Amino acid sequence: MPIKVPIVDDSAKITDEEGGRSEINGRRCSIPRPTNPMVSPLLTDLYQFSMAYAYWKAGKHLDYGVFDLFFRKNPFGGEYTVFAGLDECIRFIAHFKFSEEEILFLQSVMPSCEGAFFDYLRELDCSDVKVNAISEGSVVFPKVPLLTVEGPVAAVQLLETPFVNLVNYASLVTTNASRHRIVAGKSKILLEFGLRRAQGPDGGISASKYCHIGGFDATSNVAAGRLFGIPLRGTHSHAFVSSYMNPDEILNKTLQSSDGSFTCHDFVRLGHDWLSKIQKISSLNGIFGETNQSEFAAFTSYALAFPKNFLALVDTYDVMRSGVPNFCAVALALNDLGYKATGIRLDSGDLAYLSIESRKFFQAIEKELGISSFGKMMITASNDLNEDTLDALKKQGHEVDCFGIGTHLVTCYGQPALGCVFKLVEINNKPRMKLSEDVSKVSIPCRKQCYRLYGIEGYPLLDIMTMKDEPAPKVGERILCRHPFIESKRAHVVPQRVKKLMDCYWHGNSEQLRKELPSLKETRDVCNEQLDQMRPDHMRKLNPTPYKVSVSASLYDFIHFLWLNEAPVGELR
Ligand SMILES: Nc1ncnc2c1ncn2[C@@H]1O[C@H](COP(=O)(O)OP(=O)(O)OP(=O)(O)O)[C@@H](O)[C@H]1O
Ligand SMILES: O=P(O)(O)OC[C@H]1O[C@H](OP(=O)(O)OP(=O)(O)O)[C@H](O)[C@@H]1O
Ligand SMILES: O=C(O)c1cccnc1
Ligand SMILES: [Mg+2]
Repeated sequence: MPIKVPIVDDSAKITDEEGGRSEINGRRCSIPRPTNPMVSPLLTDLYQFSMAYAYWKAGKHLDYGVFDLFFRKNPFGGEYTVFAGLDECIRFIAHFKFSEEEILFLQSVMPSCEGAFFDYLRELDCSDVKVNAISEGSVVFPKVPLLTVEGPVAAVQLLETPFVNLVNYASLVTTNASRHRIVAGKSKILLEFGLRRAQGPDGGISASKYCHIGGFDATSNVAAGRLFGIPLRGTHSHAFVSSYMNPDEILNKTLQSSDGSFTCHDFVRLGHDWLSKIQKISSLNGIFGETNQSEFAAFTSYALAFPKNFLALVDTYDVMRSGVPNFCAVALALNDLGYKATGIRLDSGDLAYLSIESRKFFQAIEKELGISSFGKMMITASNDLNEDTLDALKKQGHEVDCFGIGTHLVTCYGQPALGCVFKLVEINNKPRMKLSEDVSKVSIPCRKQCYRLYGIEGYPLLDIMTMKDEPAPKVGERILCRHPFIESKRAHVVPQRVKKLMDCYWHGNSEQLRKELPSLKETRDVCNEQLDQMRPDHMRKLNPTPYKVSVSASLYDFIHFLWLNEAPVGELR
């Protein structure tokens, strides 16, 4: 039965008493705490503290470092990714502060480090850190920085692991959800049912949040409904159906009509009468005989509890010989009392075939009994669904209105990690570059500006990274866009629209210099709009066209100059 709750502003839910907003360094912080209280400065790899100590020992900890967070390859064999997790990263740095217990613990695990290092950590916060980022929910591509984090090198180094952790799964599962949405089509309702199969409680909560951003309409996860204001929806399980033995178990059989004008004193009997009547409908003749009476009892009992939202799981015994006729009998009894049943859920068997047969059954009842819109009864399907089964169902033709998807969606069965990385690109204004035999692993140096250039048809043509001080590409002005590493790959582009991709989301203590964090709904809208804007061939499932990511001519020259400078020349003998 669908339970609708109003969408609430997620930030409004988190109150001071619940550990939401707080004072930090005597300053009131307007940014809520991370959703998961486990997200604290210790949620990092030991080597970040080892490096921080070595920087500190060398007097280098305040050197100014610039790091890019990016990924190298789109997931799920696709050619796009949806960026998510920014909101949680900003919440994390807004409240970045070690407690005395955390300092003592660190001291115990790093006994060889001088005491003054821990005094430095005691004072440390992110008031000297700056974060530029692409807006959450955006469609993004390999190599383009999702976030650029700059500030004292030791402080920013400590952020690597939590930032990568907060972005990786968030972006992966949002992308997965968006792919399910694209295959299902906009007209279908998508429900996230993954909590029981998610990787632990945080996996479950994160999945619900990010699947909603990626295009799912609602979740079964009640905690996520409360935390984020995501609409909650749910049906019932096989256990409820099989817990009934027969209709005599139903003791209170009364049900008031929807307008309160009369009371039916034996709703079980009314349902039975309808069951006998529909058995005689000529166009249904032969489809079913005796239905399972324990299932009939369960449905009747559920309808008595939820007469306004009656939805039944019809596959416990036999969908067409029992579940659907039992459902219809109870739905018709409700109709007599002025209630409109919601529909059925199918959770096994051939979902295309069963949805079509169920629809025919509903339509036959509508036609024979003249009950308007009975044929439009909502059909929900679940059971190990994924992108491929949604695609197969679409190709076969089906009558499902709503899909409930769990395991494959939230575990990201198709690909378990995105592989985001956090690389140093500049130190004290000097560009740095990580070299690799594998050209896809070479990082792009310098603090950069990133733009999306749009063509005549309104689609994004490519993303371009420029040096920080280069003028921005201009509408109508031809610009040379180069593949960062392959000399022969280049194109002239005359953009019809230029979009600057990054904004400042954290500027130390300055509230004025940073962009407000959007609400969950705004982020969901960004995602939806950006997915709609993409050229369909980049988004298709089979052999999608790669989207081009390029650099300006100046940045290209600089990368290659630096590369030659940094790479040792081999000597052959
Ligand atoms: N028409 C269809 N085309 C392609 N795949 C389908 C179709 N109908 C169902 N599926 C998928 O086929 C798989 C069937 O799985 P399985 O054999 O475990 O289910 P079942 O036997 O129907 O159910 P259960 O074991 O729960 O009774 C599921 O992943 C389901 O999503
Ligand atoms: O299949 P998923 O995409 O994960 O969707 C969630 C599943 O969880 C529920 O049952 P559960 O799987 O717990 O039991 P069942 O397999 O016996 O139906 C539900 O009936 C779905 O089948
Ligand atoms: O409400 C449902 O139908 C539901 C919820 C979680 C998992 N499977 C089904
Ligand atoms: Mg199952």
